[in-house]
Amino acid sequence: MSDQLVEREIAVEQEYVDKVYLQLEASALNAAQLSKEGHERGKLGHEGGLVERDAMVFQAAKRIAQLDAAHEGLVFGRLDLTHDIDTEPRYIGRIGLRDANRDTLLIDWRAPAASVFYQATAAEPQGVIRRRVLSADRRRVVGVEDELLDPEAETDLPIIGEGALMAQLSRARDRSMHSIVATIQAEQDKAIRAPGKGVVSISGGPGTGKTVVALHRAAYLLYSDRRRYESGGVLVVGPSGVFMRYIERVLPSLGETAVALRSLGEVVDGLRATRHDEPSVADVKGSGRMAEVLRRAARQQAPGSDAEFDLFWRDDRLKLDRGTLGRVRRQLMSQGRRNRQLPRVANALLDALWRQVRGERGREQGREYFNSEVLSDQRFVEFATSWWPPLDAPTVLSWLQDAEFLRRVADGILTPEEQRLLTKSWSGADISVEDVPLIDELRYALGDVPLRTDADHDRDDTLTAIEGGIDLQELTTAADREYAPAGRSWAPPTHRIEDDGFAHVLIDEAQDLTPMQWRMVGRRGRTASWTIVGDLAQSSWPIPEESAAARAEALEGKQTHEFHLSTNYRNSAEIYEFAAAYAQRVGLDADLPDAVRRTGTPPKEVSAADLETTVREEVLAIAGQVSGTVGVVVPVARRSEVNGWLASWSELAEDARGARAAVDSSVTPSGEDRVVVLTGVDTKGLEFDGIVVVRPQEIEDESATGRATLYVVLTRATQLLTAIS
Ligand SMILES: Nc1ncnc2c1ncn2[C@@H]1O[C@H](COP(=O)(O)OP(=O)(O)OP(=O)(O)O)[C@@H](O)[C@H]1O
Repeated sequence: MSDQLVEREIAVEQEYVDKVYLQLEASALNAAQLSKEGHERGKLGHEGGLVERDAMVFQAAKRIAQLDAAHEGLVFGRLDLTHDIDTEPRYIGRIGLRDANRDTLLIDWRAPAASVFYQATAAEPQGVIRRRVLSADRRRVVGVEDELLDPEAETDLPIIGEGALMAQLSRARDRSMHSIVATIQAEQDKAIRAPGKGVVSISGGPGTGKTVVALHRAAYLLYSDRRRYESGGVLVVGPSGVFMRYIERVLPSLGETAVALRSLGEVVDGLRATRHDEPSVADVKGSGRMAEVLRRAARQQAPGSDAEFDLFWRDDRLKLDRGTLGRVRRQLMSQGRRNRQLPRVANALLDALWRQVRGERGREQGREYFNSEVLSDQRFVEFATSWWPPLDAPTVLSWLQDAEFLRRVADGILTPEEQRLLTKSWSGADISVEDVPLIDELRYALGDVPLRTDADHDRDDTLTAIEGGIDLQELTTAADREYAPAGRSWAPPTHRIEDDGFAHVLIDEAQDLTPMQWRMVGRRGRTASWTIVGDLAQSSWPIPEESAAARAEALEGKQTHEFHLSTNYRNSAEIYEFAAAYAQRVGLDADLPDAVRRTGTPPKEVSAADLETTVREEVLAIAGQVSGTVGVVVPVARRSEVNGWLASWSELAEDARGARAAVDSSVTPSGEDRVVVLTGVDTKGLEFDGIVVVRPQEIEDESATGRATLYVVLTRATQLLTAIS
């Protein structure tokens, strides 16, 4: 194929791309103008639809302009169809665009008309003669890759390149995931475009595109039913903060920003946890048995509050003893969540006291009089507020730090050893990722504190004080006052339980969710449709049956549609063969995809006499051979040691390609760091050009699911893998 031909074809495409950008600018200008006029007129009139659509184009154009779209041009695809379908080529892009005559210039990749771009194959060309993928450096077309799908068709179309997919797969990896919009494969496209009903479950082995497909699906759903998903919200949950930052660019590059990306430590509004508990503690906190422990805790009397109350009134001594208070408490609890009962507390106590009034003087004055007198007794008010205070979840969780309290509520559910692990883990101040579902469980067991309305303000102040509601107007200040247990990372509860739900919930690396985490995400998707992505062989939760049951409960019998992905696009075939052999050797029930790309370089196994010297040699060797990222994966116990080594290697610091050691992988490495140190679990969902695994056996021995973790580690590299034992 001559260079001249390639250049000519690029020039043809450049002409079209220029036209598209000109139209994009015109539409953006037009949208801004129309929306300004619309606002001035105070109504949108019959042009509403037009304004709305052009405004969307405007927003999308703005976002696209913000991208450093080196590989990510606006126009990326072209279809040449048989003449009976269309005589003009069709262009596919990240957004749709029409020209001044309202003729289609660019088809949104999510539109039905674009699906043939992804679905057509040589076996079933569906009217497509040639599929072309354009690569661009911002607005400049830099290459084209063609596939001839229908060799039989009468055509003089030139065919250039060796296919876009291979070119895309061999590129160097950087710190963020890229969209695959130009090269989505047919089996992936089916999962992306599945209807937004029930549960779409996407399974597949390592590197099959589960994550990237799920993200494109989120963008697809927003496109297909914008009103529903934008107003109801789309929640994307992934394993860690590092992972969320790795994937955060994909949706904006597809023109979508209306998606909440949260790591498992951030699912509950107002909470942000990044620290993990050690595996033995995490296993207890993740177990479904914790739900019952927490339910019991939420029903206990607030520690330190008075256990009894008495007062003289007229001729009687009235007493709220333990038995009476226990009955009142059970009766209130039977009516609903604890905090929701706050408005009923004063009355329930007054009832119990009034029942004891026997003297004639008292009875004659009547209940109303009695109420107002007792309510003006400061002692009663203080008792009532301390006996049934408005409670927040972190406060109740802090009660469990007390071994005696924990024993009372965990008796028969957790072993003494498990209880000891828990109390020990809660002696520090900050919450862990594993605490977040526990806090959420308590939020639901306790319920929201009722909001005070205007009508309440006009009522008796004393009663309102006992009811302990949160002021609607002063939500933050009132909450700050009432909800600030010292030393806890807890923001005021401006977010209420009823606002937790989303219209779509997407869970990535779902095989790792603990039963308690399933309960937490389940609450956010009661009325939602779901996308669930995972690979069981990569699971780090030791009791899969318990997780499966919690998952089924979270999904409440919603209908599930299964999709399976079978090609590994990440690893070279040499690396994946090595990883798959390991999985089989250690007896993991792994789903083994086909890896399609050969590099000719098998993984390297070395043994080290002096570990630092060998790690240094191997890391430098890999960093010198690949131009993208390098991961140094270490056992947890060696993390700081290896971090120290990397920081001291001057060759690495001076590496012209910008390699630097991350100080600590629990701190997110900055976008510049090309070489990072990670533990096995940290690598979930990520990928690197090169991986150096330090002492794989120690990683395997580190936890009950160490073999699955090591399998994950061995499937992270795109080009080079070295294992140092
Ligand atoms: N159709 C495609 N075109 C180009 N690249 C693709 C395609 N599908 C997947 N990839 C690439 O393959 C790599 C793996 O994708 P992804 O991380 O989504 O896989 P995964 O199944 O979630 O992996 P794992 O379970 O191992 O974490 C990514 O670099 C992704 O961009």
